Amino acid sequence: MNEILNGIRVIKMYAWEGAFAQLISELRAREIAKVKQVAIWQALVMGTFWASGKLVILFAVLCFIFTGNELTAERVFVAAALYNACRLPITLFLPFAIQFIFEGKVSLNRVQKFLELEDFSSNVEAIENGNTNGASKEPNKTTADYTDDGPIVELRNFSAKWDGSAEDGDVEQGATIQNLNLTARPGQLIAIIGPVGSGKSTLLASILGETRKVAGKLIRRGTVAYAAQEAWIFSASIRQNILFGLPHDSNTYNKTVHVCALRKDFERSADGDQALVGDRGVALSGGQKARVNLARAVYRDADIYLLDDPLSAVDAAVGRYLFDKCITDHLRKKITILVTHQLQYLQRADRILLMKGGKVVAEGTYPELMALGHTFTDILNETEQSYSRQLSTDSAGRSGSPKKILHEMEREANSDDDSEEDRLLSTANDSQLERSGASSAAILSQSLSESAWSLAMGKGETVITPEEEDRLGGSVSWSVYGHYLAAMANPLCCVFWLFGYFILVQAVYNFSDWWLNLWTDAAERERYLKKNVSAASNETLKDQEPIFKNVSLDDYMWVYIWMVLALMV
Ligand SMILES: Nc1ncnc2c1ncn2[C@@H]1O[C@H](COP(=O)(O)OP(=O)(O)OP(=O)(O)O)[C@@H](O)[C@H]1O
Repeated sequence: MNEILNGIRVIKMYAWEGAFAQLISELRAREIAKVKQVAIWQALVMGTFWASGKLVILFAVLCFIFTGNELTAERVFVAAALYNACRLPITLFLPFAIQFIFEGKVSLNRVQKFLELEDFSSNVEAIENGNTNGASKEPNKTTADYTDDGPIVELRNFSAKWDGSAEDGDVEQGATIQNLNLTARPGQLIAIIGPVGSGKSTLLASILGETRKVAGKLIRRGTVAYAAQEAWIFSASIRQNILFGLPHDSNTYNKTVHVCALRKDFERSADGDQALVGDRGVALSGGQKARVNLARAVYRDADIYLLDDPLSAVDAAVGRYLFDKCITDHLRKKITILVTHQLQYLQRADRILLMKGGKVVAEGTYPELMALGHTFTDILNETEQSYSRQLSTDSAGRSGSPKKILHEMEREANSDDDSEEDRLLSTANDSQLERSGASSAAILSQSLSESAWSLAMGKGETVITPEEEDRLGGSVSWSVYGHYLAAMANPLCCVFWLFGYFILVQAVYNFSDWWLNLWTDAAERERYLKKNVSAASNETLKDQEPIFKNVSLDDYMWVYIWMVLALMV
């Protein structure tokens, strides 16, 4: 529902209503055509089912007569009873079975397609406990490469792409990241920066084994936790979103909540971390989603952390808290590879990779990069500008001037690093406004959405937990049927035709049985007359006068045929 509302908001914002209405009308017309087709086929199956009893008897009786046999009531009704017994399996179950077989086949094909997807993880030489997976097959591999037992991420002249097949040496043909070299060991914080689309996320995806290797080597040892750029949550409590299937360990959990600046939110909430989020729960702001997303990765206590721009969705004060408490303190012994657009944190990274067009254009510590002068500031400028263009509101609240960016970095370096969660979060709005002095509207809206959630949690008004959710019980009310009928083209006319049609079909159905009875009586009477035996000598016929005296056997047959055909229609 959230997605739908967000979509509507975007369409309205860009005034795309007309174009989208046309698009949806076309799609709807195509959908209705398909639904109509399915309805016709289903009507045919059901029509055949109801008329089949009569159709089979008609066919059998005709075959019986035209092969020179004589019709008797005994034969006709025994045959009818037998056909009725196998009518259900043949005319209803069999078509449904065929339908289900095809539906099952479609589902199986989808599963098959998924299972047959290429496994890219073989691109990564994941080394567990000193054993190498795939590394031994590498001719250039030296055992010295793997003697160290600690976690490591190492890229050597590594190139990768997202799609298409590629052989080694295919580097120039559209590899998304090209010729990357990187070694990261525990305790190192590697910052990756670069303009939008320069391949930062692709690099992280490659370390995860999600891309296709084109050339080079990627070695990874240790468990991996990944916080995706697009923060996501699923419909469950916040706690379940953070644990993500792992058992609850209160120490680790509390620490995670603290370093990810979620404690304050939980304290203000009536339901704490049990508040339901997702489709059926409370809607989280982008900042809260980002923190839950980060907490999910942090809780896993992995050796390698791949964090894709976790600080951009939160305001500056919270971002700084996350960087201090979580990334540089809590994860200080881990390998942390941080993609970021928050350039003020660069000087605290052990190594910085500047990417552009899928390549690393500069690499080193902060002082080393500063020494590059214009090259460094030019890329910072480009990064900032491309990022500002991408965002409709600049949540970081900085201008595009490289001078300002560097100035901001200086400020971060000189500011007090011992800020606590309470102070940071309670003064988030003020500090943000004071520091940036720009994009105040953007900051305000971000802060408002952040505090709206906290407020809602605090009052316990909009927090929906599974117990509180309302469910209507009982049967569907008459007014619903009323609305349904009213939605028809012409309700009165439709109802009249519908009921009239039901009555007519039932009348024809019963009349056909009665007519068959008359037909067999007439056939028997004629048989007796042909043999010059008085009809009166027959016990069944002696008291009966035929209802239709001048109707021949052929007439009986044709009336019956027309009735069965009418039933089919
Ligand atoms: N899942 C994917 N499948 C196919 N192509 C992708 C995928 N993700 C990214 N790309 C492509 O890879 C190129 C690099 O994108 P990437 O997301 O790595 O850049 P980025 O530097 O992380 O950008 P940003 O700063 O916006 O996060 C782009 O051309 C993009 O279209």
